[in-house]
Amino acid sequence: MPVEMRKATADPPRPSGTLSVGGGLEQPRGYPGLSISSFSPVTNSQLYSTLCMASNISALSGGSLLLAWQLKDKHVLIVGGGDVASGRIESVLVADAKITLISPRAGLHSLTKRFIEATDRITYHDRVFNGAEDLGGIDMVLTAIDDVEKSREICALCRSLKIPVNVADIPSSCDFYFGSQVRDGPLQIMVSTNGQSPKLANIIRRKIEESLPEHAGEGIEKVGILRSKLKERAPGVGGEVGKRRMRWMIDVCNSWEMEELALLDDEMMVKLLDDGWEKNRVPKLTEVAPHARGTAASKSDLQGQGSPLPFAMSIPLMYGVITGLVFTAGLVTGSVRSTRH
Ligand SMILES: C[C@@]1(CC(=O)O)C2=NC(=C\c3[nH]c(c(CCC(=O)O)c3CC(=O)O)Cc3[nH]c(c(CC(=O)O)c3CCC(=O)O)/C=C3\N/C(=C\2)[C@@H](CCC(=O)O)[C@]3(C)CC(=O)O)/[C@H]1CCC(=O)O
Ligand SMILES: NC(=O)c1ccc[n+]([C@@H]2O[C@H](COP(=O)([O-])OP(=O)(O)OC[C@H]3O[C@@H](n4cnc5c(N)ncnc54)[C@H](O)[C@@H]3O)[C@@H](O)[C@H]2O)c1
Repeated sequence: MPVEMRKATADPPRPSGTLSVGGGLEQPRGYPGLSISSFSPVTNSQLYSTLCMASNISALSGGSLLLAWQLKDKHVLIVGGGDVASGRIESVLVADAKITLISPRAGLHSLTKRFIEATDRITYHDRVFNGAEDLGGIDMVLTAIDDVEKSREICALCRSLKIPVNVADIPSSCDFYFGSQVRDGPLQIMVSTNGQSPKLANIIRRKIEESLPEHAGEGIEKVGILRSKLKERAPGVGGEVGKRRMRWMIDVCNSWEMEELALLDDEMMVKLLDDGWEKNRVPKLTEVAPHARGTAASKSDLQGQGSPLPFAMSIPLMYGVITGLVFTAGLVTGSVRSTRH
């Protein structure tokens, strides 16, 4: 997709991804959100503290389900071709879906026209929506038209056919909402205010974008390749090998900086697996690529000779240090008190 096709405010276009959406709920009750990802001690403690903070579990409501919807090769119908529809087209193309676009040519936004010209992934119909006959074989419907009655009618049809639908101008007619998106290669972040303030979602998204580590997209991409190579070397689903793979990947991600991960090439990955995975340790960047210069305060440098301190060992050590400090403070206070007496 040519860069000049993007709106000034849009994120850089990416070859593939998923559609980030939040499920629509008309009257959010203000629950901030709970995200769970497995196998992380941090995540489990976040979950624990979230549950502790909630005065009772019935307070877990009023949000929407945040997912990365896999649309590859699915059929998405977009009704309308104006400004909002052009953004929908971009979001859906990035998720590798096939688009049917229905909208009279006269009302097409210039960006929509250029999308239609630039890709054969859009089947365009120069006309208005015709009814149920337009919904055959469709997996998802997005409407962005300036006709509220027609929007409601399309929504009712979709719901009767159990096709998920988003109606840009009527939140109660949405089965899911769009959000403000950050995309950097495989990294996808969606900011949602659950329909409360799209403009604030946009503003918060920009702040998040500014605070992201450099090379995050490349780093994630390289880790994706490393994980595939590891799975080839140590195949199998679940079981002991699965646990060991996950532990090692967690250690690699914890001990290498993002910029270091982004530097990984095929040769370095093989060395990392040979000297790391096979020997049950995590070598530093400089071991894997002797001529590469690690970042100034690389996590792996700070952690000394290769292998990072396992989480399980770092807790007793931390307790040891704290106990030591408390003990020393106690001695000092005690000696101060005893000198006063
Ligand atoms: C995030 C973003 C994604 C996207 O659309 O791709 C998005 N709206 C964006 C921008 C934006 N939309 C509007 C303004 C004008 C200022 C303002 O009203 O705030 C601006 C700001 C601007 O244009 O700068 C007007 C507006 N929006 C909706 C209505 C109907 C209504 O609320 O009744 C009205 C007319 C209200 C009226 O008539 O008064 C409804 C929805 N808009 C949503 C998403 C969903 C909730 C998302 C959430 O809150 O989490 C939801 C519910 C349905 C949906 O669209 O899926 C995108 C920012 C992308 C970016 O980052 O640049
Ligand atoms: N959700 C959001 O983020 C958001 C943001 C701004 C505006 N809106 C709302 O979304 C709607 C669309 O906004 P826009 O700026 O893209 O409008 P627009 O006027 O630029 O575009 C409307 C498009 O719909 C087409 N259309 C109208 N009736 C149709 C029909 N029956 N079948 C097929 N195509 C039809 C028109 O030809 C035109 O291409 C408006 O109601 C607007 O208030 C939503």
